[in-house]
Amino acid sequence: MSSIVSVRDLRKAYAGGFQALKGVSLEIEEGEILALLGPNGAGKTTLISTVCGITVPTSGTVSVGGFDTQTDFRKARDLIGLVPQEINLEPFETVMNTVRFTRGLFGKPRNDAYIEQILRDLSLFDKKDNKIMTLSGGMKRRVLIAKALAHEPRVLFLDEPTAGVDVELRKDMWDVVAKLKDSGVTIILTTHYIEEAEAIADRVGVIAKGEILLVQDKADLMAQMGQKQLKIEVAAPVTEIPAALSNYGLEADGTTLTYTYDTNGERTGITTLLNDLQNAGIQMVDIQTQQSSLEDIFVGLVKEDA
Ligand SMILES: Nc1ncnc2c1ncn2[C@@H]1O[C@H](COP(=O)(O)OP(=O)(O)OP(=O)(O)O)[C@@H](O)[C@H]1O
Repeated sequence: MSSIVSVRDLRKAYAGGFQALKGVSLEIEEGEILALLGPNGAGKTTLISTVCGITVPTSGTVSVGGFDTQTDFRKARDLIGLVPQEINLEPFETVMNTVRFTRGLFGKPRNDAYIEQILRDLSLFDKKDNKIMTLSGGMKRRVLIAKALAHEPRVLFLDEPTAGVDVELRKDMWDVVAKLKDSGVTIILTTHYIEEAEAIADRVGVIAKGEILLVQDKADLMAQMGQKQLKIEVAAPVTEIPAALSNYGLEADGTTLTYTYDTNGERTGITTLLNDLQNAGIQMVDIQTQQSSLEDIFVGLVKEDA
């Protein structure tokens, strides 16, 4: 896979000196769905608007489809669709005109058949002649997506696409995003919802205080989340794992033995392990379990930010 968006050491200090991005580097692969998770104020919107060339970075570079977003702004911007967090639509305009107008802004020739197809895909076709003001909040959000797609971008940024949207509509949005991916569009979305990232992303990035803390394959992340560790404190340091315990994959570090097991498995193996430890004459002093999940990471970040 090759990168369609390349972010290198991006920094953004707002007037007043606040550092919203502190050296973000990120490669986004063509055709993937990347979810950026982060608490309020983490820098998600700043990152997206800088990548889209709307916010000027203090330093660092961004390229989209090989075009630098500062030196080749127009060409880079043509490849990008941006669905903003705020609904900023003209209330008296019709859906069709709203989307058609945006296409014109990008200097693309009129193509009503294409726009109608987008409206169909977003289940907005029967509303195409309705004024924006007559639409529900969820429909307005879909109009924002239609607008962002009007000029046929290759990369779509969705900033909190389902904020304040009910559960059912959230699922509809996920279907829309999946369809867009199938049509070859690369998608980057920001979200507060862990389940959203789990449901639709190929990769998940966690951002906090202007820094990317991790970017990982969702499947790998999920596999890790299903794993737990049992830490066993023993009375005397273990220098060598006894042969009778060789099947457990134990790791010894001084007086701590660590056993990793799968919470999704039928059996954890804990009971037999504890029995075997006792039979091997190892005296246990204390035991505790640990689970590191995306939820834990996320909750930790939110706490730190509070
Ligand atoms: N124009 C600005 N001037 C000064 N500070 C700003 C400006 N825009 C954003 N910030 C600050 O930068 C930080 C990051 O904001 P940003 O909107 O990027 O976060 P976010 O992760 O998108 O948050 P949320 O989830 O609440 O939308 C925040 O502390 C915010 O107050």
